[in-house]
Amino acid sequence: MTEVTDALLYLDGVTVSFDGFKALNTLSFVVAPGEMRAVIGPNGAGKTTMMDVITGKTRPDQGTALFRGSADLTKLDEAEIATLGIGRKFQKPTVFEMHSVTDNLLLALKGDRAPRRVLFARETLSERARIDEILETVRLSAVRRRLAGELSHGQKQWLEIGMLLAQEPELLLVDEPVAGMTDAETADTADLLRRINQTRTVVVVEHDMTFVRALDVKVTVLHEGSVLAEGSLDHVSADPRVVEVYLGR
Ligand SMILES: Nc1ncnc2c1ncn2[C@@H]1O[C@H](COP(=O)(O)OP(=O)(O)OP(=O)(O)O)[C@@H](O)[C@H]1O
Repeated sequence: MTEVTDALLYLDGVTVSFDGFKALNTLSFVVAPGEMRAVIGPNGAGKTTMMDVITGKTRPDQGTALFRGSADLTKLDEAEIATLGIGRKFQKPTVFEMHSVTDNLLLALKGDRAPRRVLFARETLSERARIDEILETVRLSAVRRRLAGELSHGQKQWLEIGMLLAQEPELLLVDEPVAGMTDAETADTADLLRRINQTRTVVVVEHDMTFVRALDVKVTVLHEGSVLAEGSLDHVSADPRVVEVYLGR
């Protein structure tokens, strides 16, 4: 199929209704290859529903959703979309608490959720090199042998981001990564996403404005299932409609 857009992610006219209520209402959202985009908006604005459409969890009633200009996300299932190169990190970390940091990454590399089978086989040299690289990226090298259950909340979130990186996604969707983090962890997470963004495209949903400012990227404000404003954080913050529905609250 020929590419109809240069965008990595292209949503246009996407509508999702739940019993007549439009969680997304003719939403347009376009992300260029290599971009990092922050998505903000009040509770119920449709942020999660948008992520669900991108990952194939929710089917839109109407609209276009393309990845790399040709893959129709409305026709693929969640596993196919993950294989295409879209990875998602949910808000709550779901690491294997009883396994070490390294073993969690090994499990993610193998793409196998059966710890006994994977860990019995141990890792190959190339897997070990890749694990070292990911540990470096997510700054967990010093705690690599610790059980994941012993990590701080922030470290668990970084481990889970590392597990996502193991799958080599071209596009990472990250849902409220800094909720519950300390200020220092929040600043480190902004640095981490900026490092990741050097080689991958990132869409991050977050309510924490200090974090969004630290990312220093284009911001999309969702409201009632549509884009209310888009641009730099300073630009959208100066928009009276954004202040009224979100920032002023
Ligand atoms: N499965 C569902 N059935 C019915 N209504 C739903 C369903 N999923 C979402 N909604 C509604 O759709 C609207 C958008 O929800 P969504 O979770 O996408 O918003 P959000 O921007 O992610 O909010 P939050 O910041 O609270 O996570 C909400 O009013 C929600 O109640």
